[in-house]
Order: sequence, then structure tokens, then C-alpha cells
Amino acid sequence: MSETVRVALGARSYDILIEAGALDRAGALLLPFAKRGRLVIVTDAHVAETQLPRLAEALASEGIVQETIILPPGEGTKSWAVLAELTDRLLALGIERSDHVVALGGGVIGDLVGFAASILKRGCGFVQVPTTLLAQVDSSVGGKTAINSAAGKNLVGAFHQPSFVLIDPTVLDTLPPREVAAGYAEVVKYGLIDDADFFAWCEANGPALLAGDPAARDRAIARSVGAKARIVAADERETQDLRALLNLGHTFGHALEAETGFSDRLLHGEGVAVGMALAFAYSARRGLCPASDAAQVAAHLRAVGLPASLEEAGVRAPGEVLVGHMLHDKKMSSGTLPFLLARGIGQTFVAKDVDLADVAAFLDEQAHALA
Ligand SMILES: NC(=O)c1ccc[n+]([C@@H]2O[C@H](COP(=O)([O-])OP(=O)(O)OC[C@H]3O[C@@H](n4cnc5c(N)ncnc54)[C@H](O)[C@@H]3O)[C@@H](O)[C@H]2O)c1
Ligand SMILES: O=C(O)C(=O)C[C@@H](O)[C@H](O)[C@H](O)COP(=O)(O)O
Ligand SMILES: [Zn+2]
Repeated sequence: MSETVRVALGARSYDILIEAGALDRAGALLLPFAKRGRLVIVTDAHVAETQLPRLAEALASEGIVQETIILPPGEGTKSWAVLAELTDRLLALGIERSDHVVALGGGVIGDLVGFAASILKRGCGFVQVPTTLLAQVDSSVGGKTAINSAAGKNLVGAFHQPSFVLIDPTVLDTLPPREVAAGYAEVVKYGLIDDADFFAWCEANGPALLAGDPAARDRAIARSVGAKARIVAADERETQDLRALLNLGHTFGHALEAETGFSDRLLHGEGVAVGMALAFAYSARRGLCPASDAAQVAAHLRAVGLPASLEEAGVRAPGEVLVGHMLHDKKMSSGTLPFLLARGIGQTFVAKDVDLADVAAFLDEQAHALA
């Protein structure tokens, strides 16, 4: 299959190509950018071993000279220290605004490289070549770029759209199963937000997708990218209570990631899985959503091996500690934290009347229920 999705953002519009084997055509696909300036590939050590040779060969076949920077893998790379190292190395290479930095990797590389590109020379070009399921269905699209800070997740960043997104689903063949499952949580998110039929599709096809079925994988990528592109085009900077829907599960999830030290104890997608289960359970507790829908969400996440509770996330912190992490959430406005809650599967909405003490009590109940 080959499909192009356009993110319609006026002068910042760009294409997302989804095509099995596209990485091997990257020379031709990236040639227009190479004609405008240089290409510098930034990747991490795992991807350097598994997918970088394909990209390097494809670029070389078109005579494109490339520089490559290889960074350590893992969430810790979204840090001030690595950002400083990366920007220094790109400046040492003489990066210019007309050059493109090519982010070859998962969401960590994409978020870091995009942020570096947004601040270098006050903004140079970048291209996303996502190599995880999570990055292909979510992080490579939409221009949210960031690093983490001591205060929390993604707190230092910028909106900076890529010039092009090259999605080759075959790169996922080398991705470890735990990472595939983590990325799948963001796929399920699109169904839970506003498409109950797609959630039903996930229930029927999720296990095949995780087992590596190419048809299920490609369908999920195309559906997710299409949904995200539409939402981003309509609310690029999350000002209209629309893009915020993409944050379903993230207020809880980011708090769990902070509590587990942004480590591989809990991957981002795993935090989102637990967060979505908690958002539905909290919605049910408030009488907003049928308890059966909350149970169905948790059951599907568990069926594909994702965590769906605090215990399964390995988090034992008191509710007020987790709520303390949430106070840094970027949605916080005038002391109010909007929450993504649900009236049912496919019916997520932004709630602005959530009492954080009640959320803390809910989290304590969840912890005790399973103790
Ligand atoms: N900007 C956004 O809109 C957005 C959306 C969702 C998530 N995110 C961010 O994305 C990050 C998580 O991204 P992720 O889940 O892709 O994690 P990641 O980038 O850490 O990649 C996961 C692991 O897989 C390895 N890997 C990547 N591709 C591989 C491949 N093809 N073969 C073998 N190994 C491979 C990596 O080296 C890493 O060890 C988080 O920081 C999250 O906040 C951002
Ligand atoms: O693109 C968006 O908007 C999202 O919210 C997608 C999320 O999956 C992603 O994790 C994002 O980085 C979270 O955004 P944040 O603003 O809460 O940092
Ligand atoms: Zn996310």
C-alpha cells in the first residue's frame, strides 16, 4: 500500500507518506530537501544498528552526502544535557536554516530533534522518519516537540512542524514486542476519543497487529495518521478543546512516568494505557460513563498485554503525590486542570470541573482496591 496524507496548515502544510519499503526509496523522496541544503541524520544506537544502514544506502544511491549523529536510546535522551550536545554538534557541522535534520527513530528522537530544529538558527528544517509504532501513529505528526525537565514531562518545547514524514511500516519488523504494544496504546486512543467503530476494529484486530500482521498494522497506521492529521489541521496549537482530546490518558500517564523516573520501568505508551483505563474508570465513578465501557477498555488493553491499573504499572504512590505531578501539566490554566473524560467508548470530552482532591481520593481507592 502507498498512501499520502496531507496535514493542511497553510504555509506549514506537509505530506505524510505511508508505504511499505519507502525507507529504501528515501534517496528519491528526500532529494528535494537535499537540493535545498544538507541532510543530517540523527538517530539512536538501537536504530543505528537496525535501520540506519537502509537509510544511508538509499541516500547514497542518489548521491546525497549525509552526516550522522548517533545518540543514546531511551527517554533520558529527551534532556537538557543531550539537547545541548546535539545542538553543539549540529552547530559544529555548520547547520543552516535551509538544511534538514532527519529524525530517524522513535518518539524520543523525533521530539528531541524537532525541538533542536525549532531553536537552531531560530528554526531550521526537519524531516521525521519514525521507526516505532508509536512514532508512526502519533509523535511524528503534528509538530509537538519537547524535552523533559526536572519538573516533568515535555515541559520545555515548541510547536515546530516537520517538512515531510516518511513512514515505512516494514521498519517495525525489528522493533521489540514490548515497544509495539506500547505504541498500540496510542492507536487504541483514537478509537476511544471519537470512533467506537475503530475501537471495535482494535478489539478484533489488535492481537493480529501485535503478532506482526502487515495488513492490520498498515490499516492501524493509516487510520491513526488520518485522524491525527485532521485534528492537528483544525487545532494546531491545542487552543480549541480539540487537539487536547489527543491527551486522553496522558494527565494520569505522564504522572506515572514522572513517578517511575522516566525510565523503562514504564514506557510512555504503557503509561498512556493505564491513564486511559483510569480516565474511563474515573468517568464511570462520576456517573458519566457506563461502568461496562470502562471495564471493556481495561479488558482490551490487558488482552494485548498492556497494563491497565496502578498495580500493573508498578506504581504505589499516594494519590496526592500523583496529583502533585499533574500540577505541571501544560493544560493547567488559572489553577484549573482540564481532564479528558468519557461519556462512553468513542465519546471523550474535555472536563473543566474536576476537583484534584477527588482525583487523589480516586487514585487511593484504585490502589487500595488492588492491594
Ligand atoms: N510529539 C508527540 O506528539 C508525541 C506523541 C506521542 C509520544 N511522544 C513521545 O514519544 C516518546 C516515546 O516514543 P517511543 O515509544 O517511540 O520510544 P523511543 O523513541 O524510546 O523508542 C523505543 C525503543 O525502541 C528502539 N527502536 C526504535 N525503532 C526501532 C526499530 N525499528 N527497531 C529496533 N529498535 C527500535 C529505540 O532505540 C528505543 O529503545 C515519549 O517521550 C513520548 O512523550 C510524543
Ligand atoms: O499530539 C498531541 O497533541 C498529543 O497530545 C499526542 C500525545 O500522544 C503525546 O504524548 C504528546 O506529546 C503529549 O502532549 P503534551 O502536550 O501533554 O506534552
Ligand atoms: Zn502520547
